[in-house]
Parts: sequence; C-alpha cells; structure tokens
Amino acid sequence: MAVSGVQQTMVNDTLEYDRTIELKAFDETKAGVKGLVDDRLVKIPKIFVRPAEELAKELNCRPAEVQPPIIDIGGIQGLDRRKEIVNEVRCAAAKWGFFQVVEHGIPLTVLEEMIEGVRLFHEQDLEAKKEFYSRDSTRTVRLNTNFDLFNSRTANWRDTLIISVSASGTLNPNEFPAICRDVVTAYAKHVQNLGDTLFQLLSEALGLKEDHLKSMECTEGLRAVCHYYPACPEPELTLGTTKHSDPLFLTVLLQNQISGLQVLYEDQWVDVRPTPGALVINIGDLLQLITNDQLKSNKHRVLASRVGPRISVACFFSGPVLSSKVYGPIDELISEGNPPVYREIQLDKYAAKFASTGLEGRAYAKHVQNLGNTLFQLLSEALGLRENHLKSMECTEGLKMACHYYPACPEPELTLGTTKHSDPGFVTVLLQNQISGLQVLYEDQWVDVRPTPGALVINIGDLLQVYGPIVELISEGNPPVYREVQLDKYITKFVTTGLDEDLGLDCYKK
Ligand SMILES: O=C(O)CCC(=O)C(=O)O
Ligand SMILES: [Fe+2]
Repeated sequence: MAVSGVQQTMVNDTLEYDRTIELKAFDETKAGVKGLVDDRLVKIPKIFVRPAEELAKELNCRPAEVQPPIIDIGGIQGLDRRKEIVNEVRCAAAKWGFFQVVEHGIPLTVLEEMIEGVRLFHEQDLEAKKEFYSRDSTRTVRLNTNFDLFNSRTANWRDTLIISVSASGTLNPNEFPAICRDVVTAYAKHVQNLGDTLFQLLSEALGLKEDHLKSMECTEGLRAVCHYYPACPEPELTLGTTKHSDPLFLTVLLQNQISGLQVLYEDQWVDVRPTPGALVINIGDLLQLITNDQLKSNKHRVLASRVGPRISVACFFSGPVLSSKVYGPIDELISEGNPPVYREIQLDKYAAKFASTGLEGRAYAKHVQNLGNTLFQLLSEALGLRENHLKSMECTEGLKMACHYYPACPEPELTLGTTKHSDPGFVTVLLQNQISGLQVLYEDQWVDVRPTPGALVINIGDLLQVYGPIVELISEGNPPVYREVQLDKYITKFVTTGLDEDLGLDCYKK
C-alpha cells in the first residue's frame, strides 16, 4: 500500500518490459484489432493470449442449457399485466441480474440501423477513424481498443467507440461522428425512454414509489459503448471481453446475431443468445449497492469467435458521474433485520477508480485493500490508539500497485535490482516469488527477507513514521520530532528526487 504517483512511476519502469513496448506499438497504430485483422494475420499477438492456467481451467467449463428470462414488457399500461411484469423483473433482477426484454417500444428498424451505423463507423477508412482515437475519458466521443489496455494482463479482441450521450445532462449530437450521428441520436432517445420505464419497473419491484430510482438520478449519465469484435483466427486463446460486472446502475445491451455473450449463473457460463428484436438488460454494481443486495450485478464476458464481426452497443446508465453525489443503501430497504451491507460511496471517485483499474486485476487489489484495513487497525492498537485511528487519518487510501520484474543478470555483483531506500507511503504490502534478493538494513547489517510460500512482507513507510505526529502520541517527555508535511508536496519531492538521493526523514525533523 503506498501513495499515488510514486508507485505509478515504478510500475511503468518495471512491468514486463517487452509487453509494454508491444502494447504501446499496438496502441500507436490507432487501427485497433480491426487493423490486425485487415493485415490478415493467422496467429494472434502474444498480448492477447490468456495465461496458460486460465486456459486450462476453461476446459472444465461447460455452457449450461438454461437462459436468462425473456420478458415481454408490451403490456405495462394494463394494471394486471404491469403487476406480472414487475414480478418477472424482480425475480430476474434478483436471481440472474440479467434478462432480455421484447416489445420494448424501440422499432426493429432502429435497432438494425444502429448496428449498421456502428459497423460503418468501425469499417470506414483508418484515416477518418484516427481523429477519434483517444484514451482521454473527458472527451464526449472516443475510439480505442481496450480502455484498460495498459492495466490488464491480457488484451481483449475488441475495439470500442464510446459516446457520452448525456454526460452533461444534455444531448449534444454535433460532436457525434457524422457517419452514425443520426442513428445514434435517435437510438439514444429511445434508450433513454426505455431506461425511464425500466427504472420505474425496478422501483416498483423493490416496493418503492415508481419514480424513486429516477429521483435518485439513476436514469442520468447515458453512455453508448459501441463494440466491434472482429473475427478472430485463434478464438480459443483469447476473449472478446474479460469477465466483469458492470460498475454503474443499469445496462441496456443491443447485440447483432453473432453469439458470444455469456453470464455466470450458478458457477456455469450461460450463453445469452441473440434474440431478434430483444435487448439484454443487466443490473450494475451500484444498483446492487443501493438496493443492499436485493438486486444482483452479475459477472459476464464475451467469447472471441472465428466468425464476425460481432457488434454490440452497451448503453450504460451511469448516474451523474461527474458529481460528488453520495450513494448508499436506500433507507426504505434497510431494517433492523436487514442492516446496510455497504458503506456510502461518492460517485465521481467511484467512477474514476473503475476507469483506472479496468475490467480485471481487481481481485488481488481488493484482497490487499482488506488486508490493509486490518493491518492499520492492528497498528493503531499497537500504538495504543482506537482501532480506526489510522483509517480515519485516510492512511488506508491511495492504494497503488508496483509490479516489478527483475530479469536474470549476467553481472549481478556490479549492479542492484533496487537501490537502498525506505518506502515513502504509509505501509507497503509486498508479494514476492521464490527468488530471493530483498534485504533490510537491521542494526547496520543487511538481512535477507527470505521468500516464504504464502507469506506477504509488510513494511512501514516514511509517512507512517512522520505524518504530522499524532497528538495522542506526543507528550512533554516525548515532544514531536518531525514537523508536519503536506502530502502532495511530500510526494512530489519523492518523485522528483528518486531512490538514489538518500533524503531520509531528517529533512522533516523540527
Ligand atoms: O458486447 C457485449 O455483449 C457485452 C459488453 C459488455 O459487457 C460491456 O460493455 O460492459
Ligand atoms: Fe458488461
């Protein structure tokens, strides 16, 4: 656990060097996976190949014969039928987190034209597409391949055009790509209306007033994410989209007739079969959070395929993502017997976190965050403070991962893997493989920190030693040894001096 900025620099320096170069070269073509396919390659580049252990597990996995429910929402105006629909929605959203809707009011021609518009966009000349290629999430429209390309272990066989339809609360079609502007505008209006209906049905399914979720602004922040999955020469080695759950409130997904989408149901991958005219609806993590687990946000993925292109449009209802609005379990859904399982989150911070972690790689980080919380409790108690003291000082925040790769060295006695230093953050949780090398300076001697299977190394960082000494730890006989530091300045100083300059903590002494 360490502080942002600092460790990020280290990540870039040391994470599997060749892979980073390959990823950069691929990204710089701005041609995406479609560009690779146009070059008629027969083997997929290594950056797309899933790790052997993941592929081996896949063999044990059989798609099941069940299907998420298909719900006909045509009759919602009729009182009795509406009750039935609300009931079906409740069951599907609680059990599967996924369902398909038919008779939703969006004409088939609009669905077909939307798919065609996305195909035209991705299949136009590279030069025309390049102007949209960007990883800048503040842009209304951006094309890229794998939004998490530089954070994921394996790249996905997919390019994506992302359009923030109403991020600022208003539709601004002038910025949409001309080649699909009209159809995106028309489709987005239909999806917004359907979203309003779905959030009404979901509110009723939860026993709330029909406009409850809308009044919480869940119907806001519509983003159309237009995926293009080209045919893949080695589909069994990669994925179209890595296993994930959608982070925000609700997703309305349009897919063409090429299958690939799967949802994880009772530990089996189940195909969500393309059904002409149907739209797939799935619950996102935040809707699970505010409903205190009554509705489920389920994991899903997309397989790569020898046939293609598969085209899909995922419309995300993200809420007011740029605002600091706070979301927690809805009061009406909480009771003594059903206490809140989640704490409140601030939407802008939550969304930024997802954008920077990507679809995978959250599993280890989540465990480390939990372990960190425990360690800071133990450390607080060890200092004779209340168990949440260090957490309340925000020491548990700003988790960053630095993934080092130390190649074998022909002349190791002439160099070092990492120069002598202390860590600048609060606490570091270190995972190492079985190759030794880490040493700690103890009583003026270098002591090996031997790799121990299953163990993690924990070390105290400079900030925990200094950070504006805690008043409870100061007394007349033990006056403050350090002056207070301002966190951002402190970090900047470390980043600009690097490991070599042995600043130590002396410069922070009074
Ligand atoms: O392409 C699909 O069918 C699903 C895409 C997806 O899961 C997503 O964009 O979150
Ligand atoms: Fe998804």
